[in-house]
Amino acid sequence: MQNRQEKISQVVVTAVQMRDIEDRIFAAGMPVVALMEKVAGLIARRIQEIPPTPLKKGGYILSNTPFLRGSPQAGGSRVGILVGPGHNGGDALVVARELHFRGYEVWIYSPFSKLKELTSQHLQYAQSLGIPIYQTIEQLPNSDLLIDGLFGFGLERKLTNPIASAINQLNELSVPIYSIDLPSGLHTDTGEVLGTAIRATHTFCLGLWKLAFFQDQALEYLGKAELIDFDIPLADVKAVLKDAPSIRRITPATALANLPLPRPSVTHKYKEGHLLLICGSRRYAGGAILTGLGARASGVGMLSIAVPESLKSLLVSHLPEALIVGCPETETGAIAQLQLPEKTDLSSFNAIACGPGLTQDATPIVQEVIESDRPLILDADGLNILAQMGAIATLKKRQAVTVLTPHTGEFQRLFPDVPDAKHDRMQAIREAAAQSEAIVLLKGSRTAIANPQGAVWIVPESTPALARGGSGDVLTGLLGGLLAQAATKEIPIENIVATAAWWHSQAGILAAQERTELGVDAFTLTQYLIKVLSN
Ligand SMILES: NC(=O)C1=CN([C@@H]2O[C@H](COP(=O)(O)OP(=O)(O)OC[C@H]3O[C@@H](n4cnc5c(N)ncnc54)[C@H](O)[C@@H]3O)[C@@H](O)[C@H]2O)[C@@H](O)CC1
Ligand SMILES: Nc1ncnc2c1ncn2[C@@H]1O[C@H](COP(=O)(O)OP(=O)(O)O)[C@@H](O)[C@H]1O
Ligand SMILES: [K+]
Repeated sequence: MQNRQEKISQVVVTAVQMRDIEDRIFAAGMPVVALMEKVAGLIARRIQEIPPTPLKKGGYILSNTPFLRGSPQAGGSRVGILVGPGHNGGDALVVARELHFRGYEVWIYSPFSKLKELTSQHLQYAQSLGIPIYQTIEQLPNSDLLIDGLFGFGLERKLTNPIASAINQLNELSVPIYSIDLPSGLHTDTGEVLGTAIRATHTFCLGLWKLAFFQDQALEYLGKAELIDFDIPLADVKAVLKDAPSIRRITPATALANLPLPRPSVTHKYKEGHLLLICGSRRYAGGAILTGLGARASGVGMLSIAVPESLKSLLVSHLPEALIVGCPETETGAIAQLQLPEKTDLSSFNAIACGPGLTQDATPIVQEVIESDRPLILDADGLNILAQMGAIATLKKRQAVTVLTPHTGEFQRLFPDVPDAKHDRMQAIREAAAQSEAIVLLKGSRTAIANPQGAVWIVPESTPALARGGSGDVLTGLLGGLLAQAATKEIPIENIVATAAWWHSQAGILAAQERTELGVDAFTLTQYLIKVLSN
């Protein structure tokens, strides 16, 4: 049985779903005012606990945030509270009051003339306590920290002046900003910047993770994100999400549960999966090695790698355990024909991963594997060739499962008629998966996976250290190896795909911790995969 915290940490909601969940809580009798006290009390406590973070711009440390930890000394931390018209502003005002009583030097920026009732009451009380309140940006005194309570998930339209220009000026101040619920100005679902948005150093996401936290376009604005769990009953979450296809964050517990561990004591290599990799060309030899090393880390029982004949000895030297199948090649050095060993055909394999480094000259090979009845992963040139064949019509004819692993450019070539993946990645992959009946993994800063039924997995953390040539090849091999091992087990394929993506990201994070973000070349990445599990 998963505990509550694990379940809550998997949930991802839209603004509408969050509103419906809150409405149920209020309808059941929880007073709005009590919930605001509870939520803001938790935020105020977290603000006091967070160790001072050095403020960075472009990787350079600009200043140290003075002590915010515990009670500030006299004349110590000055905190500016940015208050919007809705309950996000109400939360901020409760935080203002709490910090005031804890001895912080607090001031309030409240630029809106019309406030919601509860927010207005809190502002009135703050004023009675003698907390200075300013309406215009020009009046604001200096501060060591800003708390952003301008807008939460109630933001409905594009920000305009004067608030838009105020946000731009606040962003320029070189002061850390902690956002309540989400950085003001971001669309809660798409993560789109609505005019302009607060660039937070830290964001306290309230109650349940909102979709924006996993959209690439929002990442620069979120800073370090954390969930403030305010005890939303699981029954209310379930009641609201029941009919909607789920969007879930993949957590370590889920990912680890999907791995083929422990191995049964009585087994043999063919029971632990047989993967066929089809990759490489004279021009792109390294991609085949990296894909092979990714597959090696998966623990797959048997690994066969089909490459052009001229690459065979190179592959053998890097992957002595693998069966390297040298194939006849075209004049350009691409695989011309799949020449599998005697008594072997494509049905001998539990899974096939095809694409890295093939070049477009290997088109007949890609056609052949697509026509097979084997679980198939297509990546890189495999995807470019599929795009030319017409992805949706071609994939619909397949009997077995197909997993596509495009980056944004490949995605657009595959699915030119699906709405722009740059605008709303989750929606785009859902449509692509539904139309093609394939599992679609869209690579990016936050990789996301959709199945044809509309369920989505999100990899919640990663590192830009992975933005290097060849790291995608490693993922393809790793995923292929896990898929081959899963063939005999009853684990949904999308869970395997999400697990591979999580593992890949974690290896990047671990390698970057030890070697900096510059030290994670694709080969090094392969060496950290097993360390993720053994740590
Ligand atoms: N009330 C409570 O007890 C709780 C409050 N929470 C907080 O409440 C927030 C949601 O509160 P609200 O629904 O009041 O919404 P917000 O506080 O996010 O903002 C909505 C207000 O802004 C106005 N507005 C929207 N777009 C605008 C624009 N472009 N320019 C100017 N004004 C604009 C709306 O008319 C409305 O008055 C959450 O994000 C969270 O911070 C919850 O998280 C927890 C429970
Ligand atoms: N900014 C980033 N943050 C996290 N991961 C990233 C980032 N940029 C790229 N990646 C990851 O690196 C890999 C790159 O794969 P891909 O684009 O196929 O490159 P290649 O073909 O060179 O291997 C993907 O897994 C992607 O998710
Ligand atoms: K906010």
